[in-house]
Amino acid sequence: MSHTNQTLGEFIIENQSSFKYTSGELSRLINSIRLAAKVVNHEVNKAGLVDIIGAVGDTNIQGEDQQKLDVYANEKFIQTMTKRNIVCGIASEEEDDFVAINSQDENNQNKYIVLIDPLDGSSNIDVNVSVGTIFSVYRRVTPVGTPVTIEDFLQKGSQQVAAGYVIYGTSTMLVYTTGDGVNGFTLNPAIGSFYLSHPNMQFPEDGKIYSVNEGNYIHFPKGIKDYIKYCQKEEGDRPYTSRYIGSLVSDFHRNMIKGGIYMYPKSSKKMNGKLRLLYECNPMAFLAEQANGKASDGFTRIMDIEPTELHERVPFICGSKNMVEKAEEFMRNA
Ligand SMILES: O=P(O)(O)OC[C@H]1O[C@](O)(COP(=O)(O)O)[C@@H](O)[C@@H]1O
Ligand SMILES: [Mg+2]
Ligand SMILES: [Mg+2]
Repeated sequence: MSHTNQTLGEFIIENQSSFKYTSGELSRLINSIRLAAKVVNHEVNKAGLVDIIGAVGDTNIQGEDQQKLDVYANEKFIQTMTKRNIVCGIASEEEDDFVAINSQDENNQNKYIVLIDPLDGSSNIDVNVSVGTIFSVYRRVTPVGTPVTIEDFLQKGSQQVAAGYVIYGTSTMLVYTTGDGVNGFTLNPAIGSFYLSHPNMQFPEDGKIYSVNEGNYIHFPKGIKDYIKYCQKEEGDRPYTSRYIGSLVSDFHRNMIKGGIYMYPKSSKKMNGKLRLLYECNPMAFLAEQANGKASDGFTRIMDIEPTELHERVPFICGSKNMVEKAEEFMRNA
């Protein structure tokens, strides 16, 4: 049966099966992310109609022009999680330092912290190409009721308790894991509910799509150049197809559905690549592994990397397991 003639009850299970192994507090946290996603989605969908696209004039700590939607999304996600009193700290791509949320209050028993890329794919905002939001959730390591410290945020990706993304594309989806597989929920804007449209999402072990900004090719390490040439060679099931949307969330989402590999390698211009470990690579790596995929920096599992600073960047290779392992083989043999 198509979705349209299913009774609503059969699909609106956003509050049920996805939380079967999730604590009440974590469920409330994900609920607040869902609410903020609906608010941001509303703005993304009319970005062309109101004065909300185009750079806000400031630059963030990354030195990148802050697009208005980046700032708007950042405010909405932080506001929603603060107002609903469910986290004790938030770090964001758009905030120089982490934001403590009443964590010094002895009565604040909240134990979760969130790291977020409020608007991923910023370069696509004013050209009407899909963008996303990425989030990563940990339990704090410092005692409840004391102020959060940087060590609450500098935890290995393997310590995440939840991670996910919102993709504002041809439809708006919330895709996340709490450590028990990956589920995808599609927003029905008519009633403002997310439907479980993609249960138990899995990366195909193989794929025929490679996703990398080949404009940087001459600056890539030899191993990456060799792997790209391997993808392009007429042999067996190759050449593969090159697809690069310029939004990590969109390229990742397509690869998880169709099979593929996404790479943002280091280069002579960007010695650690471009993507940030804490709120882009770790959450996407958690999702990838929960969906039978793989994520590394070419040598080390992303979720084993010990973070040293809030906005640190790492080279990132992620997607179908066999494709990532082939790229790692070229990196090792270079
Ligand atoms: O334009 P480039 O250098 O290829 O980078 C594109 C990549 O940069 C990003 O836009 C970085 O994310 P932000 O937009 O959140 O800064 C990724 O989403 C995307 O995959
Ligand atoms: Mg991003
Ligand atoms: Mg961003």
